[in-house]
Amino acid sequence: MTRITDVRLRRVLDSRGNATVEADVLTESGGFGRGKAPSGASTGEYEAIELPANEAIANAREEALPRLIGEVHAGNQRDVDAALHAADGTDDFSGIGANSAVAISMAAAKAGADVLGAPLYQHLGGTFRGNEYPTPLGNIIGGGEHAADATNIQEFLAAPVGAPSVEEAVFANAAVHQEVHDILADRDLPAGKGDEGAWAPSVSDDEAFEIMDEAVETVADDFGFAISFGLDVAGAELYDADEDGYVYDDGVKSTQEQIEYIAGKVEEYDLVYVEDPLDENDYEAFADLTAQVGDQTLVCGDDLFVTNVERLQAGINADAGNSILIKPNQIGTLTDAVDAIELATANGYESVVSHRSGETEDTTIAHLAVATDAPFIKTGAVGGERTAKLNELIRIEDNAV
Ligand SMILES: C=C(OP(=O)(O)O)C(=O)O
Ligand SMILES: [Mg+2]
Repeated sequence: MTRITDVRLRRVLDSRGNATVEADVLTESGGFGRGKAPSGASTGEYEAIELPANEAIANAREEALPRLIGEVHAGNQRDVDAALHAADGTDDFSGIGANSAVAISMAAAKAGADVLGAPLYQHLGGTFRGNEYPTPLGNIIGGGEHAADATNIQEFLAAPVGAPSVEEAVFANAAVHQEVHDILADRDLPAGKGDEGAWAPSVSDDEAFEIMDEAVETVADDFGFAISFGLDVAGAELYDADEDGYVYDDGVKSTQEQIEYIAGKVEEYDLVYVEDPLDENDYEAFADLTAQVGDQTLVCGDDLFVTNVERLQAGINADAGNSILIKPNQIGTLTDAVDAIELATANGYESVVSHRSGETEDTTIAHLAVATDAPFIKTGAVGGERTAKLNELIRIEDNAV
């Protein structure tokens, strides 16, 4: 029933106005699925390779379509994704492009769900999933590679950990975003927005910590439940091997100083989440920080693990971090992403399913988070390409998908 009868690929816009790959998958019985590839800016050194959209489409048409059309069933995700790997023939998707691969992988999953008449999360996760929802981490203030002349730390993320529902959590994050706008206005600090819709004021990281603290406290009082916050430091972007340290506007921190700095901020602000606090090659420093604060906060590897089971296994062996960011396009297929989640879960690591800074209106990651019981999802707070996922979570919770 779900045998693939056609795969159509086209170039569409992402949220930054760049070209990305959209895939349509059609099946024998009339099933249809559409997927779009997101794109990173602060990409990890070890991510699967994104090719220019035109090139990715041309290569996938030549290499992947003959292995998919008439050959595999969209409902059998492992077969679809194995065909994509076979078509690619490399270990980093540099043949057909991780952007073509992930768009097709997601489109096939949706076509499989369509034929079943089931929500995507249920097709991916099984019938007993759909009663637990991830807490959304909302990007509120940001800089780094996502905005010029703003904070050094890439993301300050609201974490409505006490929210009684996804809906309340999503609205709380939007309220924190609005509250930060008001605090910035009171302080006469003009701010545009970065790539993910976070405010990008020209303030020091210390001031951003203070503003976040004030904003989450105000909104927590209004909403009546606990809201904490966390960070994506994007440490690999700050680390400079020539300087042998982390380069901030106010100076360079050695690795030891960086560990102490982050551990200090975890204590001071009760941070519940710290992503990529250290460089993507430094498992040892990750392990040091995890030993210090891992019992009170999530120490999450994004550029460190790149959704890759081998890099995650190395982290598990080294006790580096206690959670993993899951970005399907970092590794190229849903099968690879789910394998990473399963390895994480088996080893007591939490999974945080994530968007990219360049996004589309695709909602697959909302379903993936519910399908895998991920405790957190990171997909912004405002902006159409971000609210596409957040609103889909509200619909999933409301049994309206
Ligand atoms: C979402 C992120 O940014 P990008 O997509 O630019 O890697 C991140 O670093 O977690
Ligand atoms: Mg990150």
